[in-house]
Amino acid sequence: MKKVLTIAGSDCSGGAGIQADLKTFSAHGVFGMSVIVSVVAENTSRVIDIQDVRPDMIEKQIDAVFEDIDVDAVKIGMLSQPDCMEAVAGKLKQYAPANIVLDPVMYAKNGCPLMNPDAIDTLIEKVIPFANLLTPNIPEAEKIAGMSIHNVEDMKKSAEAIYRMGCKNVLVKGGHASGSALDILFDGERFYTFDAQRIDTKNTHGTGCTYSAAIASNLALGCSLQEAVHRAKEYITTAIRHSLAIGKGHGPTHHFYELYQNGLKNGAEINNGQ
Ligand SMILES: Nc1ncnc2c1ncn2[C@@H]1O[C@H](COP(=O)(O)OP(=O)(O)OP(=O)(O)O)[C@@H](O)[C@H]1O
Ligand SMILES: Cc1ncc(COP(=O)(O)O)c(N)n1
Repeated sequence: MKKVLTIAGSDCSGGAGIQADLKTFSAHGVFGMSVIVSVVAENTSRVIDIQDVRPDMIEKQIDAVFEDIDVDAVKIGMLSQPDCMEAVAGKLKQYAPANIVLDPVMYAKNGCPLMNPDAIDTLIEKVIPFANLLTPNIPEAEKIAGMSIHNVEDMKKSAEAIYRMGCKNVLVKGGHASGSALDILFDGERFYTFDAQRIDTKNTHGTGCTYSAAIASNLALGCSLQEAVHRAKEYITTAIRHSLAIGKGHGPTHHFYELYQNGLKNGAEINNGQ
């Protein structure tokens, strides 16, 4: 069985973070493992508080996994402070795992900050160079690339700027744009588009977490990057189409095992382009 590790924050309400990642891993038939970087007291409406795990404890969790188990892919989510980032970056250097997907989480869907804004330089200098794929949404791409994004051309320019920071591939996600849900992948040479119908729902808590965890799962399963993103786009679109009206705010995506295993029968049509 393929083994995939998430290094991220814990969402006690189960829709995002480590919890969304582990549900996504199970739906893909891979063995999920987790390193908790922050404990977040949050729900579908608000973030109440964040307690960061001590950097040495983050390192020990990563050691515990890697000294014992071969890891086929790593998904990295919420890293709230520079010292957490440095702890994770040091261990990525030490263990050099394959297939690192980095989702640079900055804000929860309800607008609460999950990353200290002063940590962005550390993210760029210390963590981004390890990523095989970086998956910013539009506000995150704006912050990392230091530019405004108003259209698809701007999404492409931001992807090029972020690529120059040392990650091997960039996927700028269009969940925050209007029109169809269009994502753009840049591999340093070409752009590839992944386009799906926008679903009219407020229940999108954890979409970015789910998407990056699905990409990491598909990479672990041996897909090429383009195929991994294509399949993950089907997965996230289906998970949003069947998202759950749980809680009073933005409800979570649905990790419907049968839907996925049955070839996404009720699922998504993804248009790929270059
Ligand atoms: N309403 C929607 N309908 C269809 N697809 C969507 C919708 N909202 C987001 N997506 C898709 O979901 C994926 C996640 O993108 P999004 O931009 O929402 O990430 P994110 O903002 O990082 O998520 P999160 O808020 O969980 O961190 C992308 O493929 C995006 O195109
Ligand atoms: C621990 C954790 N990680 C990530 C997110 C982002 O997800 P969303 O923007 O969908 O709330 C979150 N809310 N909580």
